[in-house]
Amino acid sequence: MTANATRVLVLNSGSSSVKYQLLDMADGSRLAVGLVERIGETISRLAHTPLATGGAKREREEPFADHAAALNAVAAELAADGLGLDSPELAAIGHRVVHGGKQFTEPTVITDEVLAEIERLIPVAPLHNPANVTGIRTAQALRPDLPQVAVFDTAFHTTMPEAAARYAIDVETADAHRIRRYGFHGTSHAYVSRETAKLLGKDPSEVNVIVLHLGNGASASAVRGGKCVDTSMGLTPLEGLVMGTRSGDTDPAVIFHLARTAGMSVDEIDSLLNKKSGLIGLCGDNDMREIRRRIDEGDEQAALAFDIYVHRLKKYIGAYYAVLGKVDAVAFTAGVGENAAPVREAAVAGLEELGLAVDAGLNGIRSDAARLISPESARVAVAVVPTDEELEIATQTYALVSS
Ligand SMILES: Nc1ncnc2c1ncn2[C@@H]1O[C@H](COP(=O)(O)OP(=O)(O)O)[C@@H](O)[C@H]1O
Ligand SMILES: CC(=O)OP(=O)(O)O
Ligand SMILES: [Mg+2]
Repeated sequence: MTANATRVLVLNSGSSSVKYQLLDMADGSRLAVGLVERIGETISRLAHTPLATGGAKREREEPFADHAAALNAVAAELAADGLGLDSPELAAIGHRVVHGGKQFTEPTVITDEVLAEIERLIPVAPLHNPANVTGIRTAQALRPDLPQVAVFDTAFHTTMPEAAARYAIDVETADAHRIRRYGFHGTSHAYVSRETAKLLGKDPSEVNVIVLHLGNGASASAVRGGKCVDTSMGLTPLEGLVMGTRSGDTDPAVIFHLARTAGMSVDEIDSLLNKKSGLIGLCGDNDMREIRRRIDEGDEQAALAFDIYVHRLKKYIGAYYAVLGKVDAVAFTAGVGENAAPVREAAVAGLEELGLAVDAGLNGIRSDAARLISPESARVAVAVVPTDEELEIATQTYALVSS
């Protein structure tokens, strides 16, 4: 790596999307950001904004058959702005990898062995890890000489005690099939819990925080003194909170029941719980903006979906309050957490005895900054703390390659 190689390209490959950012770690500035959606569908959409040149957002629709095609198109967009992957200023490419099992506790330079291990974990992250692997292979083909770093969603959660990480199922079976709670969105939980401590003017080691990451996928975590002690997602990102299209917690017997009485196959049930449940299954919409709009028009189905979403969220706040014993802050983050004031208000309503409350005026203010929304007198701080998984991945990637 040359001394002036300070740029990091971050690739966040989801099941049908790629989010990317090119950052300059000399000053943390963003040179380009973009998103490819609906990969594999008849029409995919690419949106690219070259911030470095001050250029406008460019959008185009065309079919990208797979993540490799999408990433090659992203590379071409970057090259068109003079920000191509061939730049000597590029120090590394950082990849979000969703499942790192128990073994990956730190960001890791990707070797053939590391890539083989990520592939070995595909059965426990079937929606996410295949896309991550394709992203890595495509980036390697474009710049074989450059360090590629994997930053794992699971890493932050590897500090969980066994009591939280183990399911109460036969130990031999569980161990043989690596069945345990891994947890996801760890990069966000780590970043947001640290930023929350900063907002309180404290060191992360001094505070206990409940982080509520509410995006399309959603998860809660209990963080004691900067370390994760419990989280709501489990073996896969299906467990826990109600999500955009995922059910979150259900009685596992729902699966046997559907197999036996509805004659559904395992794959059909998998698809039902991962893609046709959660908010979209409850009311036909997975976007909280649309659900709020329908509620304002008196739509009862949307109102019930909202209530189920919030009820689950409140249960996890209570559960993690009990796990932590003492809570300094509850932090809302990601698309819903950062933007949906009614979700924050409803999730905390009635928890005054726990020292939790939301100030309606503060909660209603729209802002991109980390901020407190609890009344000054409240025992526990309630905060909105925007997440930045890409910045965190870039920071960890750059720290690793420049050390
Ligand atoms: N202004 C808003 N008000 C309410 N909800 C919003 C708003 N903006 C985004 N959201 C919610 O955030 C979700 C996307 O969150 P995000 O964290 O970007 O998701 P992901 O990274 O998992 O794709 C949307 O589906 C929508 O429900
Ligand atoms: C792990 C996970 O659920 O990720 P996402 O929210 O990006 O789907
Ligand atoms: Mg997300």
